[in-house]
Amino acid sequence: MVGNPASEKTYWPAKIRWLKSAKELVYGTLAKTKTPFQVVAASGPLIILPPHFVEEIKNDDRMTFKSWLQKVNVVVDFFTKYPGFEGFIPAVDNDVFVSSVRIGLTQSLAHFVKILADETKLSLNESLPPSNEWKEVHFDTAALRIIARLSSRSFLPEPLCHDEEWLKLAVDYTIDFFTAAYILRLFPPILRPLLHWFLPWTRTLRKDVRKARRLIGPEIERRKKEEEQDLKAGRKPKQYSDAIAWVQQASSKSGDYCDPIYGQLNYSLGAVHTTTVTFNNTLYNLIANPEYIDELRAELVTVFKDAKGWDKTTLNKLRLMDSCMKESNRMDPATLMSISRVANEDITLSDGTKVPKGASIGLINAASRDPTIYEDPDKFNGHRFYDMRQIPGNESKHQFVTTTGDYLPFGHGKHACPGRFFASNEIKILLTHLLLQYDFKFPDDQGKPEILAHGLDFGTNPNARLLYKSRTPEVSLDF
Ligand code: HEM
Repeated sequence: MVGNPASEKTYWPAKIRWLKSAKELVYGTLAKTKTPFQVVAASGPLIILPPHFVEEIKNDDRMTFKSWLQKVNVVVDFFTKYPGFEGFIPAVDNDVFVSSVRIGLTQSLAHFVKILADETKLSLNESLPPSNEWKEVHFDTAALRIIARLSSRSFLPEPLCHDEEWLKLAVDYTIDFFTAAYILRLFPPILRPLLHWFLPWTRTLRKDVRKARRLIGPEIERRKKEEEQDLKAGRKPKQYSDAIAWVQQASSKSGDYCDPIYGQLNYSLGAVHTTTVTFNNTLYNLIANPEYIDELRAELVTVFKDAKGWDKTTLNKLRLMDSCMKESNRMDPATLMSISRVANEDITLSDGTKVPKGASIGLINAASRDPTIYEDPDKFNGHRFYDMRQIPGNESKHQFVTTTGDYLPFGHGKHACPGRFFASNEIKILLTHLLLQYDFKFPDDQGKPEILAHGLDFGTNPNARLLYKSRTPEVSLDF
């Protein structure tokens, strides 16, 4: 066991150290050994696999992402059996969340491009109102609100997606969820079944779920009645394209009942913070490397001056932007543990390492900073993937959403993130508006905002500030 001296009688000191300095512990050990090792993570013992195991495990059904969620849920972390934590049920108790994203959201991507562009415009007017002088904004907080609006506009119908209470909940539920889980974990398991009723953090979480039901419940009821009336009248029931409908469709297809309210909360848990962290890192890396901003603006002018409207083809033409997004994601991913698994049986890895049934496994995203794979890996090179795609035969490779063993921010293999295509569109549409409509700089007394680490995951930093000023776009984005 690395980083857990025998003199420590419990895991607690190691768990606390993990939250603060997991990256140093894991990368420090990986620099010395190429073999698997065990650490104490926030959720207990974790077998760390070096990156070269990726091809061996990426499609291995003897270890799955769902089992990992289930284990962390049942044993220590997520407590979906307690009221308030139900937002993870569609991912943990069945496959409804995964299949609703794979089928419903993915099939609707083209439909949402124009909708996302319109919502971005409204959202920026609200969160970054026009200013001819440099104006300071707590950018991570503003970005969470913007991404929550964009996601909600796709996952919920109007006017519900603009409801102030819902938008706040779409951001807060994730924070409230992980804070409550973290606090509850500090107490011995025997006390938790009683304690969760009284702690202020779990009470807040229960309030969140009640609020979600109060806000979304009437729409679900209305659709149910509408469907009954349509069927009675011999009409084909109206089809909806949002997360309420995708969850209901996935639920009836698999036969696993899933409350669409929990589905909606699961969408917020999976989509809002991950996308915000990825988007913020991209913008901050561009501000830190301003030579790319002019080049990106030139690309936008070329693409949008001939564009007939907002569609998938237009977004696909933004190749330098795609490359800059991917470069940022390579250097600063939302998590350094790209592949999380639990062994469903005893497994012997190719190097002889024995992984007992029930053990947690994390494959580390270290290839992205490996100089034998990426030249000058600590330097932000916005052209890196653009240049790779210029090589004949590679035009459709090395895109932001393409996962490989050397590019793992979305995982790789069977359980690679199915929401990445949506996140990619969202980030491109947002960056397009931001780069054309605003100039940005870091405040002199802060510089590039610090990224906040929680173990191997990264979160938004409420103290992160940016200065922005309006500019006149070279090309219109109104279609
Ligand atoms: C930039 C934003 C995002 C990042 C960085 C990200 C990252 C990840 C990662 C690392 C995994 C785990 C892969 C594994 O352990 O093998 C994952 C899984 C998943 N993500 Fe995302 N994600 C993002 C956005 C989204 C969005 C917007 C959605 C849906 C609305 C989503 C839905 C999912 C689902 C359903 C899974 C589980 C896949 C499975 O079990 O097969 N993600 N994501």
